[in-house]
Amino acid sequence: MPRIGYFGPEGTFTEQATRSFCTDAGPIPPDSALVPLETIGTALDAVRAGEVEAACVPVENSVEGSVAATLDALVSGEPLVAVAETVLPIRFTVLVRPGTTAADVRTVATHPHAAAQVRNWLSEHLPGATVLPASSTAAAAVGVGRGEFDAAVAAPPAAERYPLDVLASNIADVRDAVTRFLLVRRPGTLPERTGADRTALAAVTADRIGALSEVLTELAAHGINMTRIESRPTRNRLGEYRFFVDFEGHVADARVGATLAALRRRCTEVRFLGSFPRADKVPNTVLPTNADTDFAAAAKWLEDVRAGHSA
Ligand SMILES: O=C(O)C(=O)C[C@]1(C(=O)O)C=C[C@@H](O)C=C1
Repeated sequence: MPRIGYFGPEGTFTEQATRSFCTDAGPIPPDSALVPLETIGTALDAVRAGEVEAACVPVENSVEGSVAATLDALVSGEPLVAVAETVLPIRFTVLVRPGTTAADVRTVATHPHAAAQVRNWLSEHLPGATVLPASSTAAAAVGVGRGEFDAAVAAPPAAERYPLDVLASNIADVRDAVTRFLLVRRPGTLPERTGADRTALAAVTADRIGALSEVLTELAAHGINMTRIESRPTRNRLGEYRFFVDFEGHVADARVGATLAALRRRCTEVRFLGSFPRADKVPNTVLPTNADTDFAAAAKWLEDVRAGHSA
């Protein structure tokens, strides 16, 4: 039975995302054992150590942006690649110990990304409460049960996992907020191309004028649509950044392969973070002259020129 880790403890949105992968046609066999892990770092390190075959982690939210802990953990240590993604709508539930009223709430705990998504609701409905960080929304619920906090902003499933009462539900400052999650494992057989794929990479550019524009130019020159770019310090020196770039296509596509090879030449460091089907199934745009057939025809012509058969 495969073991699949996730950013826990039980009752997080990430657990919900992990379960959405557990289908007959999905990337996780339905009979998998799901293993909650306390932090994003420990979840990904468990994959590296072979304690779990894969792990699910949050990567970006439509309100608060990227989950920095995930980006940093993806590039620190042995390589890991994403093989699937899913996107969940995010609405929160406020959990309290039985008998607690809103007037009793002096402290509210939750994951920082969650706090950012309910900031207005909290200031309106729990104005006297201090908002405290927890490692995850479910960790906040565990803390409420232990008497460490008066309330937790949690995922709806947490209400069934922990002996707490629901003080409020269906909460979100931005009603259509979503979070994207990745299923990550050690490098191996790549997911099949679907024609609606995403590739992710992390690149450290050389410290020279125009270095980042060279990266963007390679993408544009190969007709590739970038869907996200984010910078994170490399932690080596002030001012040195690693760029996390997501774009349309699969590494098996000729245009994507040519781009990755060019970035490998131009950047001081490039880490492939996976090619996988887009959760929204939006087909990749392939501009004229950038299809695999175009690359094959050009390679054949070049081969003939080098062999003296053509010019
Ligand atoms: O704490 C959780 O429940 C998580 O799954 C983490 C997380 C996140 O990192 O964004 C996931 C979805 C929500 O945006 C809030 C928190």
